[in-house]
Amino acid sequence: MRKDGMTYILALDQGTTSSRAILFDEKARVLGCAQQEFEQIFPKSGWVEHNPAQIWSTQIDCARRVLQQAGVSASEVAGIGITNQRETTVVWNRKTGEPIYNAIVWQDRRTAALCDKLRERGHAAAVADATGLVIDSYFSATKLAWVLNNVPGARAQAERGELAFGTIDTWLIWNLTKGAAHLTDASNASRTMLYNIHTHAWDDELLALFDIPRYVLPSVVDTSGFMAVSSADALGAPIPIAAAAGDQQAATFGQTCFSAGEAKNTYGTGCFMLLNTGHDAVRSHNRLLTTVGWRIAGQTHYMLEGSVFMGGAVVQWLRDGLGLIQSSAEVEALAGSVPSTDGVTLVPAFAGLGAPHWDPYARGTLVGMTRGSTKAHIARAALESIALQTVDLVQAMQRDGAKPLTELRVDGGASNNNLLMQIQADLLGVPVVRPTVTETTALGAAYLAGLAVGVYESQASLLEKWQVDARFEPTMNMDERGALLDRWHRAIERSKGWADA
Ligand SMILES: Nc1ncnc2c1ncn2[C@@H]1O[C@H](COP(=O)(O)OP(=O)(O)O)[C@@H](O)[C@H]1O
Ligand SMILES: O=P(O)(O)OC[C@H](O)CO
Repeated sequence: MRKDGMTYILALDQGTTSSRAILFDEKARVLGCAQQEFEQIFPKSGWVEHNPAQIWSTQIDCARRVLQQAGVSASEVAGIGITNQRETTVVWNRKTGEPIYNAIVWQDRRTAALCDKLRERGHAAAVADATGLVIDSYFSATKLAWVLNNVPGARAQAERGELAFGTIDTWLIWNLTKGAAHLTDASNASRTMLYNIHTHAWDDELLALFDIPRYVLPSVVDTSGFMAVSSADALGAPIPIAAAAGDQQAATFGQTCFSAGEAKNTYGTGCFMLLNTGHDAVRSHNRLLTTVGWRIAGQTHYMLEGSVFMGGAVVQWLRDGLGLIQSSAEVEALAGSVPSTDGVTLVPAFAGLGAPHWDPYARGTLVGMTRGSTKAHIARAALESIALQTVDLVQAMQRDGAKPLTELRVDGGASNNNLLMQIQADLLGVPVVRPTVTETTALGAAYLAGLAVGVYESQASLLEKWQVDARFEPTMNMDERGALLDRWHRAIERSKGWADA
C-alpha cells in the first residue's frame, strides 16, 4: 500500500524509435510527458541495432525531465511502471555493467538462416508447443545465441557466469537498481523463445536447442507487483519498480481489454494486434502467436497476437528514405489529395514479413505504377499497406475461431492519422474506435504499477476511464474492398522470397 502523499505513477515507455516518460496522477490523468529519439543503427542490410547506453541515457533523462517539469519529487512517486520494445536483446558484463555488443533489435534479420535450419531440422512444433511462437529471427533466442557465438570470448564468459542477458525491461531495471536486480516479467519472457508459457519457467530443452547457458537469464516475476527499488541516484529518491510489461501487452491493458474476446491494434513502428483469450493459451493454426498478456498474482492471461513489422515506420520511410514529406503528420494531406492509389500497391516488407506470412526474405515491393502515378499515390498506397496488413491479421484470427469483431480499438502514434483510420474501417468493414488517450502503452504500464502499489483501486475501477475520442464507420462497398484485398494478396506474393538467403 502507498504511503500518504505518494500519489503519482511514473511510466517509462522505451519504444523502438524513442524513449518516453509519462507522469500520471491518482486519477490516471497525464501530468507531463518527455520524449527523446535515439539513433537507429543499420550496420548491414537486414541488421538493426541500438546503443544500450543511449537507451538508458535517453530513458533516464526523460524520467528526470518529466518530474522536473511537473514539479514532482521522486519521493512523491508511489511506483514506476516499465514498458518496452520487446525481443530486443542486450548482453552485458555483470561486474562492469558494460554491454558486450549493441542491442540487437527485434526487426533484425541476421539470424534468419539459423532459423531456417532449425525449421528444416523439424523443431517448429516443439518450439510452438512450449513458447507459442513460430521460429523466427524476430524473437530473442537466436539473437542471444548470435552474440554468444560471434562476440570474441563471449561464450566462455557466459559459461563462467560473467554475463547477463536481458530484454529492454531487464536492462532498465538493472540500471535503475545499479545492478542489484536481474529480472524480467512473464510477458517479456514470453517473447524470448526460451520461456515455456505453460510451465512458467525457462525451458531446459530450448536452452539446449539454442545453446544458452542458464546463468545468463534473469528471474521471471509477475507483470504487476513489487519487483525492486530504484537506487536513489537514479531519480533522487528510491522508488518501487511495481510493473514491467512488453509494450504491446501494456497497450492492451491500457485499452482495458481485460476480458476474453477483447482486442486492440497499435500503430507504432510496427502494428500489433492482440486478442485477449483469458486463461486459455489458444494455439493458432494460422501462424499467429500465443503469448503471455500479463501475469498478476500468479494468474496468467494469454493473448493471440498478430505482429506486423512495418506500421508507422512506412511513413518514416516516406519521410526519411524518400523525402516525400517533411513530417509524419504531412502524409495525411498528401495521401488525401488523391481519391485512390490508382492501382499503386506497396508491400512494406522492408524487414521481411511477420504474421501471418513469416518470410524473412520478403522485401519491399512497389507495383502497379503508370506514367500517371505521383507521390500522392505512393503516400496513399503506404497508408493502405498499413491497413491491409491489419486486415490479414484480423482474418487470420477469425480463421482461428475468434468471434467476428464488432469494432477495433486502436492506439499508437499513427492512429492519430484520421485518413488511415478511415481506410482501416473501410478495408475491415467494421468501425474503428480511437480512445482519448492514445498513449495506451504508458497508460497500461501506469495502471499495472498503480494497481500494485494501491494508487489505483481495482481493474474494474479502470474500465470507466476509457473514453472514445473518435469513431470511424466503414463506407466502402464490398466489391471495392474485395478488389483491393485481391490486388494486395497478389502484390504480397511478388514480395516474398526476394532477398538472398
Ligand atoms: N500522423 C501520422 N500519420 C502516420 N504515421 C504517423 C503519424 N504520426 C506518427 N506516425 C508514425 O508513428 C510511429 C511512431 O509511433 P509510436 O507509437 O511513437 O511508435 P514507437 O512506440 O514504435 O516508437 C512512427 O513510425 C511515425 O512515422
Ligand atoms: O516500439 P514499438 O511500439 O513499435 O513496439 C515494438 C514491439 O514491441 C516489437 O515486438
